[in-house]
Amino acid sequence: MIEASGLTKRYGDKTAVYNLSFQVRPGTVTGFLGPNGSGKSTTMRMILGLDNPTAGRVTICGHPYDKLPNAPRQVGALLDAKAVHGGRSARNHLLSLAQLSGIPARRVDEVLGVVGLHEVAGRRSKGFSLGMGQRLGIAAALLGDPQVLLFDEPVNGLDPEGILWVRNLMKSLAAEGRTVFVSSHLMSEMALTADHLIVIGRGQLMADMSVRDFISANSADFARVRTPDTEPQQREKLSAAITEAGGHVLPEQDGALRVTGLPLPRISDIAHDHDVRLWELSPHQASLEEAYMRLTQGAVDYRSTIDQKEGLQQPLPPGAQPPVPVPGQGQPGWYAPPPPQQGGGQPFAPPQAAPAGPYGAPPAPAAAPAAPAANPYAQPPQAPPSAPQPAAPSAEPTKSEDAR
Ligand SMILES: Nc1ncnc2c1ncn2[C@@H]1O[C@H](COP(=O)(O)OP(=O)(O)OP(=O)(O)O)[C@@H](O)[C@H]1O
Repeated sequence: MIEASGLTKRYGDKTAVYNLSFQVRPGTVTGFLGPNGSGKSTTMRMILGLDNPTAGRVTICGHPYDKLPNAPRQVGALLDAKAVHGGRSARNHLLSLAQLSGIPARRVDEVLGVVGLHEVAGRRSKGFSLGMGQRLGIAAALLGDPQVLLFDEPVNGLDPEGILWVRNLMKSLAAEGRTVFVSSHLMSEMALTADHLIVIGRGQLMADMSVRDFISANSADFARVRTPDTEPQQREKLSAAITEAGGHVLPEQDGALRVTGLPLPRISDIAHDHDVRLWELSPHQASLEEAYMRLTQGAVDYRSTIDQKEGLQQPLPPGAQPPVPVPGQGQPGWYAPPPPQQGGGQPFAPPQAAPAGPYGAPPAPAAAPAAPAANPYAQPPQAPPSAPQPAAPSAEPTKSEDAR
């Protein structure tokens, strides 16, 4: 359990985090959302004892990080995947973290297997791709088999298969009863991964609730209603009747109607009363992205003011009209890629299924090390020095306050 109470951080005149109170509970994936510069990383650094709060406090299992017994065994974090010594191999990087924290060397090979890097364990990490670096950072976070895990943008740079793997990893870690706190700007991914959300804007708490409640609270549910395409007058008749009954009607691009303000049975009754046949009547909930945008639109510090695609557009030939929306195909696609080739092979055919690792690990090109025994750290080892640990699982916290 992570517990923040009145947490505040000022850097000179700048208040990065203000009076933040929340709990991150075990057994669930808690998403940490907020626009750029809203204070997510600052909050995570304070949780890990890398920045000192100006006011308030934050504890892990009841202790501030620097008072936590065996901190690297209890807390693992990925803050900045690039914070590694590029001249060291992946294995040596993890070995040095393990040694600092009194973690047995055999655990290094276990986590290399979990993240799918055992094949390249001997390679210097400076040659790693973005995704390999993320996997190495995740391996470091898992090293101490901790009960509390923090991940700052863990899917950054990962390919779709890697994103799926991280999603399953987070969920399985939470299912084991661990506390999983993860920040991301990818709303669609958060919607699939997180159970609970903490949303901040300009350093202050904006929402602390389940994903489902968050979407309901920040968006309007609606019904999609479609009448026969061949009888446009039916659509008009229904639209007028729904409006008269107090509903709000908006046309959808494919010819359907988007109705808010009336429950589905009422819409059905209205259609029946007016002799209108329906081809579709379905309930819809807005996406997490829509709900998030609606909540945070007033708390965004950095927003583009120009159309970033403007310079890419071909000038229209004299007399030509801009493209118009095509029903059912979204907005006109000035930059849409060509349609996939018909009848050809599958140039991007998915790879053959690979055996899953302990956490549904990514495909292992070679035999993975033997599966780890259940919780190799069930017996607490000898207590390490009581001085604040260098947060071995935090992937080398180079973003400390002093370093900035
Ligand atoms: N060491 C520092 N010195 C001065 N200002 C800082 C420092 N660290 C963070 N800030 C400021 O505090 C605010 C919050 O930054 P932070 O990195 O925590 O935001 P964030 O939500 O993680 O952003 P992003 O999503 O872009 O990573 C920003 O305005 C940032 O410029």
